[in-house]
Amino acid sequence: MSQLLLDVNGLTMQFGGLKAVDKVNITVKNRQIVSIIGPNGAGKTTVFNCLSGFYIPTTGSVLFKGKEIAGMKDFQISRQGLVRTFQHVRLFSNMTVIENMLVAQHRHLNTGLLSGLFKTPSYRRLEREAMDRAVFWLKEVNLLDSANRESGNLSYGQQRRLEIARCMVTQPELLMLDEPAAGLNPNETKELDELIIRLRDEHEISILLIEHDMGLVMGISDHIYVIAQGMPLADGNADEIKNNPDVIKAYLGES
Ligand SMILES: Nc1ncnc2c1ncn2[C@@H]1O[C@H](COP(=O)(O)OP(=O)(O)OP(=O)(O)O)[C@@H](O)[C@H]1O
Repeated sequence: MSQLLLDVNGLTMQFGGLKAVDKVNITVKNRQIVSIIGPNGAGKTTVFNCLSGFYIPTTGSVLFKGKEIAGMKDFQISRQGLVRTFQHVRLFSNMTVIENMLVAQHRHLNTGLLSGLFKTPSYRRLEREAMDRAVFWLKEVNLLDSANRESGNLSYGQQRRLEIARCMVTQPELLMLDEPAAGLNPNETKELDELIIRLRDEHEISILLIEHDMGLVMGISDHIYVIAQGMPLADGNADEIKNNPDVIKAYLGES
């Protein structure tokens, strides 16, 4: 039986007089792909910001593996195994692909200044493991051939895949992707679709996805939450969501 990984209850985020997120509940089980959809400005990214430590929610609880994480700092949350990408690519564009992969692991390598200065055996072992993980994930996202290229020179689709690989080297259990298909061409979207499914099926991680590409969402999601004006509107599988009149009216009817 799949276990509960993330359990969000009554999540509310208020900015002055605006309730950007209002009593939202979300659950993600192990090895599930869960999507959050909703019209522009519905509050989806604000939910991500609350879950990943960029905002402290006004009220509500966020249990990750049974532990309250609401109010923790972003790096504390990522160390628990919950990592995210952003709506806009955030790579170090003047660093090479492999350098981006190594920098991402730096915070997770528990090394002291002295062990780094003197390159102790344990420091060298951690460095070797970091390099092995970087190579493994570059292969998985089909970027190993580009390891020494500056990441700013990659195509947009490659940059998106590098962002995912960069998250994966930190060994998350839950990966949150904020509009990963935005700006991708159909071939790149297909590659992304296959990669997300492989992350679940072969690497046994869970994915929480914000996405406007309905083909992608409906094709890969185990469960979908719809929010509108910050509030929960519906949740269910792809067929239930596609046929829900409230959803069609609030969201799908727009496009
Ligand atoms: N830091 C902030 N301060 C004030 N208002 C904010 C802040 N962040 C978001 N908002 C507001 O909260 C609402 C929800 O925004 P959010 O970006 O979460 O929506 P979204 O569903 O992700 O939209 P999109 O699909 O366009 O990315 C919007 O009205 C937005 O202007």
